[in-house]
Amino acid sequence: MNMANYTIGVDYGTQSGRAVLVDVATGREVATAVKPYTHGVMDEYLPDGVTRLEHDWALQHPQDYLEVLELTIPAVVKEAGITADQVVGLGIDFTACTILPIDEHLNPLCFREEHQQNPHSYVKLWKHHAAQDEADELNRIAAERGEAFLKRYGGKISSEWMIPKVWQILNEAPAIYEAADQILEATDWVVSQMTGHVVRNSCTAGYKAIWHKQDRYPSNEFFKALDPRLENVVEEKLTRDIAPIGSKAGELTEAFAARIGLLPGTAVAVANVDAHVAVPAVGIAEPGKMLMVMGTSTCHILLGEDEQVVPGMCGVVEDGVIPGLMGYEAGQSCVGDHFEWFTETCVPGHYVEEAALKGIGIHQLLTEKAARQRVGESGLVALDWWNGNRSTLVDTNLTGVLLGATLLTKPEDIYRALIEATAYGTRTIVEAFRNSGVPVHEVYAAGGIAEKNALMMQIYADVLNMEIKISASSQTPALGSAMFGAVAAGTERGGYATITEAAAKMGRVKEETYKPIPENVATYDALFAEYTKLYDYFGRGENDVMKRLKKIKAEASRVKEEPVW
Ligand SMILES: Nc1ncnc2c1ncn2[C@@H]1O[C@H](COP(=O)(O)OP(=O)(O)O)[C@@H](O)[C@H]1O
Ligand SMILES: O=C(CO)[C@H](O)[C@H](O)COP(=O)(O)O
Repeated sequence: MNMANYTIGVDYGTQSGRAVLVDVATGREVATAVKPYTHGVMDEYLPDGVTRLEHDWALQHPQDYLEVLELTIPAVVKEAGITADQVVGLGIDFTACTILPIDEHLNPLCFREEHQQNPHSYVKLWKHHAAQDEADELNRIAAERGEAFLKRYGGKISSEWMIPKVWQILNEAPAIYEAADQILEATDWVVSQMTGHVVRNSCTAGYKAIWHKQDRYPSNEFFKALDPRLENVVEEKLTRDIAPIGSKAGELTEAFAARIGLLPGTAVAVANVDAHVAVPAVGIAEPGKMLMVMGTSTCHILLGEDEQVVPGMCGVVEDGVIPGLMGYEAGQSCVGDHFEWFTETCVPGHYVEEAALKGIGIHQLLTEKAARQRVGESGLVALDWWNGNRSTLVDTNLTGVLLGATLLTKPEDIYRALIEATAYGTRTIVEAFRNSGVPVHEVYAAGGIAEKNALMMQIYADVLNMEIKISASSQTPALGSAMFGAVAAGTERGGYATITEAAAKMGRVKEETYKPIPENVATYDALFAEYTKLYDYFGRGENDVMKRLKKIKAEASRVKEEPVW
């Protein structure tokens, strides 16, 4: 009889949640299940189909997160043919900063009828960018006051993060702010549903909510300077009680265990973030190795020995990824999303027909056509800012650029130019780390794109002039979460004492790697120099044409009447 121990990890992505059931001893993935979110990403309407959302909004429905657990966990246990008592631990990770207001019974405000028409009662997804005004104001005030925390976040706090989003709720929906007993990360809320109490994790607190292991939160005077109503925001809506990742949040309650077919008392790990949790899953537990988690967006996670100031990075958090080390994060807020936009908006019908005839997807068709080109052949260079720039400019007002198009430009040329633009964006990030004294010796990739698009990975190897190792798992963050589940279970239940031990036993990469091709490297060096000129021209200094266009767009879309011709 199979009496091995198993652990389950659940990764909450932008469009779906995925569970993986893993053998604790070997890291072997035994079963996986995926559940796309019923409500998807709400960026135009609330679930009533009538209440319109403004530009730059991106919401989710928390009910979808519970459905993920209810459907995927029984599915993986069934597929694996094991019994519930063999599951010793459970861990989850989430896109972040993805936040929601809840009441004193841990119920999201959007579950309550009186708040259902109010967009601020729902989950604000990481890519909700409508708190940019609050972020700009926060950055201005913090710089004026010489707040020390700014340098740990590359000089700017992003509109994607906790405090700008909380402030937006207060500004636009004071009644929701008032009604909220807590405003917390979705990753912590889901754990609270499983264990019956809220435990806030140090990863989202550190990277997204301006919390620091030594300095803690910024002072109440700082929050008061933002807005007198925010003076006690930490005590009133957040908490000073932060639990380190790698520890146990609690155990499955009887009621929740029954909902997902596991046993009450199963260990639940302190929640984590999708990119950070993936690091031990590829076996990284030491400095100098950068992991790119490539999906809708890309997150770059790098371990370092000391705290350095890196302009435009997302953050550096002690113990933020692996206890005992500094975890650096940088990111690109639009990677797969560029390609999705392109395939849905710009690809002619005959390409779609060709893909259908060949029995392949549109991404694959475009990739095959783009792979036939020599480097530089299209004459195109793009700026990868279709969803703003996270690193190194930290500005969601920046927008995309495609330069060099002619009447002969083909869809695959643009598709390839967008891939290359994201690779240049990553090189800009790697150079920012190196120039700031944080070494990058090795590059690893995980996530949907690392798995699906070989051309893209080769382009990255050529642009970076570095070998790229690929995660052996197709569900790397979920595997990482499962590993944290095994650590929460502890050695007495057949798990591990530390995440470093779990990484050594359970994490791995594929044997095959992507190596740079010297002639491509040389041409890409020249193209990267052009990209950098455009990057600086549109992204730094006095040129704010993109911001002006966005303002004109926002004003035009506020007018309700039909256009007059
Ligand atoms: N073959 C492909 N090449 C490049 N991008 C792809 C390909 N297939 C899907 N994508 C993009 O990858 C993204 C989904 O990535 P994935 O890692 O699966 O999900 P998530 O970001 O939710 O974690 C989508 O934006 C999609 O457009
Ligand atoms: O900022 C993040 C992590 O710090 C987000 O979780 C991430 O950018 C969204 O992830 P994905 O592209 O996989 O949906």
